[in-house]
Amino acid sequence: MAKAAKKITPPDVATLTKAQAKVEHKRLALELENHDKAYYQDDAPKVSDAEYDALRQRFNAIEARFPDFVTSASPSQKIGAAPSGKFKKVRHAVPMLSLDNAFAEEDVVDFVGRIRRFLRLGDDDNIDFSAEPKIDGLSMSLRYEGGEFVTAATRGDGAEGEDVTANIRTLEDVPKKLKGRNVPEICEVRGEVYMTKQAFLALNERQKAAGDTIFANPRNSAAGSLRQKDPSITASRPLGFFAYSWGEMSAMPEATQSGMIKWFERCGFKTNPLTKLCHSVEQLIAFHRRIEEQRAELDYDIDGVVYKVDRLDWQERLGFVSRTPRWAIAHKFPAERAMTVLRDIEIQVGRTGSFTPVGKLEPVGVGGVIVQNVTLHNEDYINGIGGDGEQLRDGRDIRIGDTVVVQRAGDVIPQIVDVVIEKRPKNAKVFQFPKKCPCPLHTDVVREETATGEEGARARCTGEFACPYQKIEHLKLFASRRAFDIEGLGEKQIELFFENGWVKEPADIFTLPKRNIKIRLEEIEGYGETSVRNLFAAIEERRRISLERFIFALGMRHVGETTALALARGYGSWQAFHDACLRVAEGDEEAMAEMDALDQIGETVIASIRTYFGESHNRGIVERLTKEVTILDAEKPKSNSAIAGKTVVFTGTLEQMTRDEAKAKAERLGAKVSGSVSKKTDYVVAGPGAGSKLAEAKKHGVEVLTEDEWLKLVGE
Ligand SMILES: NC(=O)c1ccc[n+]([C@@H]2O[C@H](COP(=O)([O-])OP(=O)(O)OC[C@H]3O[C@@H](n4cnc5c(N)ncnc54)[C@H](O)[C@@H]3O)[C@@H](O)[C@H]2O)c1
Ligand SMILES: [Zn+2]
Repeated sequence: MAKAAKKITPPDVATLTKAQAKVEHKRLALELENHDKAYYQDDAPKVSDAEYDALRQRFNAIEARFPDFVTSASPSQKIGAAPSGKFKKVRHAVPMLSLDNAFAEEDVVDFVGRIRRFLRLGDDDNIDFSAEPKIDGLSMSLRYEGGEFVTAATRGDGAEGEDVTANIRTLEDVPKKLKGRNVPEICEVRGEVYMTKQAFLALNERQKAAGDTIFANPRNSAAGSLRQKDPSITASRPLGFFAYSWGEMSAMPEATQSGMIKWFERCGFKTNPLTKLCHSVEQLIAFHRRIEEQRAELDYDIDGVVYKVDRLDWQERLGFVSRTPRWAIAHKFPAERAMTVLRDIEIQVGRTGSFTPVGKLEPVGVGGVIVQNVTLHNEDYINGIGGDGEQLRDGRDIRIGDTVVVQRAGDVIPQIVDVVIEKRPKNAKVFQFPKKCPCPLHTDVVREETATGEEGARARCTGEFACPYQKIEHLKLFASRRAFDIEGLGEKQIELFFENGWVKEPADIFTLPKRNIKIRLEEIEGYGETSVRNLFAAIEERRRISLERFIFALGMRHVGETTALALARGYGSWQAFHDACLRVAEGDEEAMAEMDALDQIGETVIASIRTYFGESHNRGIVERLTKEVTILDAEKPKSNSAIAGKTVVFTGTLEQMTRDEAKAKAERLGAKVSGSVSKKTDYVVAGPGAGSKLAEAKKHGVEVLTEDEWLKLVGE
């Protein structure tokens, strides 16, 4: 029996040394960046929103303690993710922002307090708030010119979104022409595109039957349905739209948020019927409670409520703090839970041979989604002795027949958060963890080593590349959205192709069209000529692949997307990376030291790369594969503007734009904006009232620009 691994809780941010904080800050930044990409670009999150929010809160705490870690590239300064290459880009005339979060009631009190202080209001002055459900969909900006619908754009990174006009045209809730007389010449109506829970479940049923992607939640399915190249697919999926905000307006028809919402209705939009005007903090909190009670019965997903200062002149005065308005906050709901019975435990063998026990539940609805499977992490977790940082309270173990509490937080994989011991039946069965792999090789199961060389909690098959389970799992990963993203080659298809012996390794996918499989494929049920043609076209389309996706797709142990991205950025090209791997495999000290010097890369990854490339079988797989595909070099930051790559400091008062605008502009053009002057500063832009920073600039011989000179430099 393995010793119980200690539960790993990261040290309090307040106790970190600056050097430790720096390392963690970097790691979290990369991790968040990766999650953002999966969530916003691929509509396929890898962690729950609650887990994501926890990472972000820790990240923010580090930046709050060490403000000099904040750069323009930090996830804390960014919104969403850059538009994907799939659609034409649209630049937003008024940026689309995010919202600050409140989790506890105190946060709401603080929020109102901050507003009071900012506006210098007395305790008796009343602030009205528009309280609105926070629809868990995707935000959309609809542009009307002369009352006619002209463009629809997603939020993207806030500054630039994707042009989804053709897709949005298919939505019934989006008027093609605004109703009423005297509508302003330019109106940008903003709001949320969403899918009802019912439509989401029905869509997933259809997707499952067709062997297509299953969506994790209604938000992802709405985003996935909308961001289709073929608008007729969007048209076939029922999407709704609630209006609640606006962008560019050539004239303002109303002076309050609540007035604007009524105006949207008059124009022909749907607005959320639960929206309410509140006059005090108590009313806001009561609203939050009431909506939370109704949450499960609503036919669309919400993840909280939003409070907005009602008076627009006050909104204007309050303005923004980097990516969020000061006049609004999202008050989130805690994760959703439900109780059910654990019927059985099954073992899944993963791509690297590791065993994941999966709990089979009596199906239960959690927040509008039917949950049937939960991850049980590993043997120690099931036995209640922790390991890998996972353990139920009071060291509770999990037995077949137990009543368990399941949690889903916009979840991909739901979790058991508690076992109801009082309800444990007498005949509840202790699960016997297998000693042999269920694969035909029937190899012994060993415990994986941890980074420190100790015996870990996860078990794995020792069959390595000979274990068919591992081969098949690797192929699934290889073709998945996160890796090669081959449409029409889902898990079911991989299984079919593998069982027929048509695809035994990744390179075989690309030679499929060349071989005589087409005829045999068409004999299989569900494969018409068109679907074979589509599949082959999808395969062709993926012959060009980014370096980070390629590295990730190899499926090396400990090389997830974050690590793959770090490796791709570190080496730049496949050639350079591959050479390094071969040298590492030979034990070349210099190559290992070079790899070790990269951000995010440590011993565990290097050891894994060494094992992988040390195996001639794997080298063969890679060699055959690289003959079939073109691997693109890693992306470099854009560098076509005069200030790209330069470091700029703003000081004093700017007269033609706000500091935030100036900063945003500089960053869009690829410059880094810093808060302090050093030798590395390239320009100091000084307005009236500039003080010590100007002196610093002179001391270091940094070029000083006036606001006009600056505007000229950036081409305005
Ligand atoms: N699981 C993951 O991997 C992952 C990754 C990235 C983000 N996320 C989740 O996404 C969220 C952060 O994303 P975000 O920056 O878009 O912020 P947000 O979703 O918390 O808030 C901003 C958004 O709220 C929406 N909204 C809905 N109703 C609204 C209303 N009445 N008024 C105003 N806005 C309304 C808008 O679309 C707006 O863009 C977090 O909840 C996070 O958990 C998860
Ligand atoms: Zn096996």
